[in-house]
Amino acid sequence: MNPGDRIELTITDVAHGGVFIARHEDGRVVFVADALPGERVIAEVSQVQKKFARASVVEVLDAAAERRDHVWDAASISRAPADRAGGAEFGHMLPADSRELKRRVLADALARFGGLDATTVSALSVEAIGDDDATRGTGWRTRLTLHIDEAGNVGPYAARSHRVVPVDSLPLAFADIEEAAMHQIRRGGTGPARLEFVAPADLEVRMRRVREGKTPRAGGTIRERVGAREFALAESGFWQVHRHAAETLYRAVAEAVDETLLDASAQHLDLYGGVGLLGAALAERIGADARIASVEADAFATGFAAQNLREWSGATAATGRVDRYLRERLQRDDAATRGALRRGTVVLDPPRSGAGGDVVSALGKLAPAQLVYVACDPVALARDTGLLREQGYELARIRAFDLFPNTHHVETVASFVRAE
Ligand SMILES: C[S@@+](CC[C@H](N)C(=O)[O-])C[C@H]1O[C@@H](n2cnc3c(N)ncnc32)[C@H](O)[C@@H]1O
Repeated sequence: MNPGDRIELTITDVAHGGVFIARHEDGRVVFVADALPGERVIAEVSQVQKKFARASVVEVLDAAAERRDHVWDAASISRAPADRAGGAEFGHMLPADSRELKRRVLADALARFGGLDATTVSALSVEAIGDDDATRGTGWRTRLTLHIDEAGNVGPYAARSHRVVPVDSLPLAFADIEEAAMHQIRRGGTGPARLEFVAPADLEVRMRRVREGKTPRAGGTIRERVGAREFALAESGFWQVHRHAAETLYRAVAEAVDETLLDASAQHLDLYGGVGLLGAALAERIGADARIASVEADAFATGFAAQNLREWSGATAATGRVDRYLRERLQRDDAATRGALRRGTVVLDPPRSGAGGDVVSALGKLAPAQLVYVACDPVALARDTGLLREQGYELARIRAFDLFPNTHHVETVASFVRAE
């Protein structure tokens, strides 16, 4: 098997990362893009390694019942694999069917890396958001990045590549972003650079041009809303992408907290806190006297977190890496503070790589009463679940949300409590 070969494959399952599994007659596992379990396909090989290969469907011989016309033609198998737009790798099925695939990936990861039993994982489901089923998972992105290549072409990157490809629509984007971004695509630009679009709750769509390789400046302040609550943040700052994501996670975190383990006088933590979205969800559950420390590496974000959490006089926002922050607390805190942390609740929302061994082992030493873990990567969550279990925590509840329709991504909110 060589790159460029076209091979016939039978797809057996979905894998982590938005690809599907087949086995080639030479014994290699092939990770196939744009397929569905049960299908027989012709796939074009893009990469060959010793034990596995990568390929993309170019023709479907026997289609699965779930296959639909792609929600975004620019990402579909009507284009050559190298020309397919990225970011909609599950757009060739309905959102409900993609949720079932996401559920399987999450359940499999939790069983395999988290050591959870079949009964716990079989009860999992991935919840649909708002009217996403009615819109077929379109119009949800409030953040979008396009790229400008050296020739001045503007567009998204092709899947698994850094090549700009032409598109005549951007269906996953919020309507105002699609309009602004399509205008830029038609105009062309001067590259290499990227265009970052943001549709904040309080303003028209904003666009920033960032030269490739440069760190963007923070930009102006924007405001996002969750119910009646407002959050200030930098234009370039992290905010949940789906138009209902912040509200969904805010509620889910509040609901994930076990009331019987919530001690209003304890010290609570909001780790990887950004501008304090989930810290506010926890603080609101605790009440006006909540003592909560939000910890975040980005100094711009913690500045806003201090502002967004100011109604709780016991709230603080610290700038720093979570691993260092926890290590320092373990060295520095006196017995009374350690006791207050031990009675506390910790919310953590790490980046895609997860919290990892150092953070989980520090959490094990701090031993808070409960943890609410918000995860955007199933395998990282599953690994950290395994590590948390080694530290004496058990998974008490878990919910998953389809906050990235038509992609393979899934967001999970998991509650952990100390095992008896
Ligand atoms: C998934 S975001 C969550 C932000 C926030 N909880 C929210 O919902 O808006 C992860 C955040 O972790 C921050 N971050 C990444 N690695 C970090 C680290 N090692 N220590 C502290 N913060 C980190 C990022 O800057 C980002 O703001």
